[in-house]
Amino acid sequence: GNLWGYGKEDGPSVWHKNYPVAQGDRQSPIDIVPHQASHDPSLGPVVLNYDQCTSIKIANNGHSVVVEFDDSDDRSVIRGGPLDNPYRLKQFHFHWGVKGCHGSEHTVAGNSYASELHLVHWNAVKYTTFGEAATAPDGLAVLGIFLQTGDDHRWLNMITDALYTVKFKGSAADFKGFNPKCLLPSSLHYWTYLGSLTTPPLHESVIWIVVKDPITVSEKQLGKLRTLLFTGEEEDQRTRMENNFRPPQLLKGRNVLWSFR
Ligand SMILES: COCCCN1C=C(N)c2cc(S(N)(=O)=O)sc2S1(=O)=O
Ligand SMILES: [Zn+2]
Repeated sequence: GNLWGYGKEDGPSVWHKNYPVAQGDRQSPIDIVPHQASHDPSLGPVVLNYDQCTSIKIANNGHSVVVEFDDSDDRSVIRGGPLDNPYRLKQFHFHWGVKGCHGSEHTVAGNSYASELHLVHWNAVKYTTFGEAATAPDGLAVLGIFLQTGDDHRWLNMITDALYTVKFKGSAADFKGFNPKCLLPSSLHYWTYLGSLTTPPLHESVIWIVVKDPITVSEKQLGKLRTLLFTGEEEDQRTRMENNFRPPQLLKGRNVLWSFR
């Protein structure tokens, strides 16, 4: 059986039973209230060096679809902004709803987007392994990108066309040469705050960098994400992968900073 999920019996409202940190002081996601955020003039731009970036494989981990990268060197890093070191790209994945306007994890003044892309990076300067970084207070940096519905996103098709290869939980396939730079909006103005993984084990190890401007994808492309299954090939009960997002958590006195003018 699965330890946790997004259903009524195993969803976000009961995660605290197996993962007490779910009720901690720096949980994610949050509702970002722009006029309550503070401008920090010392916050510079976020810089992505994804040029040598190459994906390795695509996988269905039973909670989302994940594209994994070779993080054995500093070929794909994020730096600047709130970060004191370069952080290495490890994987990216998505969260989405069942239709239209719900599906993102972070919200902005109470408004949800249809989906949210998370690019997960780790601090390989201070920590030796990803696992060690994933439990350290400054171990991970996740870049969050909102997805709104509209026209087809030309490059997202490379991912949605590969989803049939990872329909079932536990499936994986080669997925080489994809550079996620093509999934970013033109402006990287962002909000930043100290938070956590938004799925169990919910470690409070993430410096969140949430980009203000969304990218646009089509309802058809989002629909392809929903053809994935939470369940494995061997299970007779097929459950469509949808609404795999955690709702906003209490801010508990944290400061949200913003960079843009
Ligand atoms: C040993 O590592 C512990 C597991 C860490 N990871 C598992 C997640 N559930 C997870 C969630 C993430 S999210 N939704 O906050 O970006 S990133 C991420 S992850 O960094 O890939
Ligand atoms: Zn995520």
